[in-house]
Formats: sequence, structure tokens, C-alpha cells
Amino acid sequence: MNKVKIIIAGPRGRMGSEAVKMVTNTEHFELKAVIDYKYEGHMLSDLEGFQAINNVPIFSNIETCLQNVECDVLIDLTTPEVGMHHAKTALLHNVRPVVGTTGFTKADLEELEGICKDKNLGCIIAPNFALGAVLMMKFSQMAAKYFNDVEIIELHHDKKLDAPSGTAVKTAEMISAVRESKQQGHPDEKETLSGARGAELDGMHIHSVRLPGLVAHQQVLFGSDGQTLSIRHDSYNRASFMSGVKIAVDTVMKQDLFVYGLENIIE
Ligand SMILES: NC(=O)C1=CN([C@@H]2O[C@H](COP(=O)(O)OP(=O)(O)OC[C@H]3O[C@@H](n4cnc5c(N)ncnc54)[C@H](OP(=O)(O)O)[C@@H]3O)[C@@H](O)[C@H]2O)C=CC1
Ligand SMILES: O=C(O)C1=N[C@H](C(=O)O)C[C@H](O)C1
Repeated sequence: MNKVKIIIAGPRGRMGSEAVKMVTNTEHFELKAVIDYKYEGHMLSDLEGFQAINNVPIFSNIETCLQNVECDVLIDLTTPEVGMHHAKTALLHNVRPVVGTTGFTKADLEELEGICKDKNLGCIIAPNFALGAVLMMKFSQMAAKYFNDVEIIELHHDKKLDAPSGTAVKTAEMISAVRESKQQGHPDEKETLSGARGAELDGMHIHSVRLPGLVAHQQVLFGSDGQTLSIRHDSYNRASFMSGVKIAVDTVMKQDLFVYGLENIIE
């Protein structure tokens, strides 16, 4: 069986380091190189925590990496600006991106979809790889058919750069696709402290909590006369995301499609 040849961008990060572990421990995956802007010319084994991983060169520039290393899939776990550049460059080199990085704009997603169509290549952008989180989003979409009023509370560690989380935005988009549009709360409500009602997407409010000790959590609250329905998911560590990353890599090798959201590829 041919191994899937993979490069990872962001290997020192909280998610990237977990992805390095997952890829190197998966029989049919092969880690060919990593992209890290701080360690050009080094080997991954030179970095703390990776001493046991042999023969994996570090490139600071994805272009140079792809010119020198033969690979099938890029896993990107960096920042939105960097991730977008990496995903585009990968596609232009016929490498399939699996992107967990959040904070992409609608325009970014449309641009990537366009390149995928032109190149007839697969690309998976997944705001959340945890299978439980994907179910939480799907269940929320189901519930939204019966409950018109919903507020999303996402809770994350205090090192997170983007707010609201990619998962919260995706959840709101999935709900928006099935519910009748509604501006929630009192029509005359006024914030006496700016931001009190959180962010807003299609009339839904999203509240972002940032605290040390948290990893990644989300509660979707539905309300109607005399009842609330609460759907919650908690990730307690980054290993929780890795089975989803694995599924995404295997799927992107088989499908020549642009996919936004893991819910589109799991049954
Ligand atoms: N889809 C999902 O399931 C999940 C997605 N995420 C998302 O993944 C992304 C990363 O999260 P997390 O691991 O917590 O963040 P970290 O900050 O821990 O990791 C990001 C890594 O990217 C590195 N980096 C920055 N610029 C570059 C570059 N030009 N080339 C290569 N590496 C670069 C950073 O290096 P340095 O720190 O030295 O600048 C850092 O090591 C975020 O967007 C987050 O929202 C997170 C969890 C789950
Ligand atoms: O930064 C994180 O940690 C996470 N980011 C993703 C998001 O923005 O939804 C996924 C998960 O919530 C963890």
C-alpha cells in the first residue's frame, strides 16, 4: 500500500505538535517535511520534543518545500493569513490541503473553492476536527428546525487569537441554512455596555469566553415557551481532534472536491 506523503505547517504549535505525533504513529502516513518559519535548514529532530523523529527537514517557505519534497497532502495548523497562503500554494503545486486553521473569510473560502475546481483537486477546510463537535453542530442544525431562538456560547483557552471561534461561526451558518431568519431578543433592546449581546450572525448571538484552563468548548442554547434545549461539546485535549484529521487526510486523497466542514464527509 502506498503511504500518504504529508507535510505539516505549524509543527511546534498546540495542534501542529499533536498532528506530528498522529502522522508519525499512523502506519499508512509518512511525514515528509514540516513548515516552520523560525527553523529553516534544521531537521525536526533538532527541536525539543521531536528528537525521536528522524529524516524530516524543516522549511521556512512552503514554495521551496514543495519544489524539493514530493508530497500528497498539506496539513495546516497555523494562523489565517499564513494558512491561506499555504493552502493556495499547495493547490498550485497539486498538493491537497487539509486545513484546521480558523479565521478564514468567505472570500478566502470562495477563492480556494475556485482553485480546487480549476485544478480538479481535493481540499478540506474543517473549523473543528473533533467528531463530537461535528455531531454537536449537526444536532444543533436539527434542533433549529423546531427552535427558532438560539444563542451560541463558545469557551476557549486564553491563547486563542480569533473570536468568535471557527466552530461557532460554522454552527451559526449551519443553523442559518435551515431556520427562518429571525432577529433575536427584544426589537428595542439596547446595549448599555458595548458588546453585552455578543457578536451577531444572521440574528443569532455568539458569546466568546477566554480563560486559562479551558481547551475548546461550545454550548448551543435553544429556547422556546417554558423550555430550553442545551447541546454542549467539550474537548479536553488536542488528541480529541486527531481522528478527524486522519479521516480528512484519507478523504482528501479520494475526493477531488472542495469541502468546508467535516460534517460533509462523515456519515
Ligand atoms: N480545526 C480544528 O479542529 C482546530 C483548529 N484549531 C486552529 O488551529 C490553529 C492553530 O491553533 P493552535 O495550535 O492552538 O495555535 P498555536 O499558536 O499553538 O500554533 C500555531 C503555530 O503556527 C506557527 N506559525 C506561525 N506562522 C507560521 C508560518 N509562517 N509558518 C509556519 N508556522 C507558523 C506558530 O509559531 P510561533 O508560535 O513561533 O509564531 C505556532 O507554532 C488556529 O487557527 C486554531 O483556531 C485549533 C484547534 C482545533
Ligand atoms: O483555537 C482553538 O483551540 C480551537 N479552534 C477551533 C475553532 O476556532 O473553532 C476549533 C476548536 O474550537 C479549538
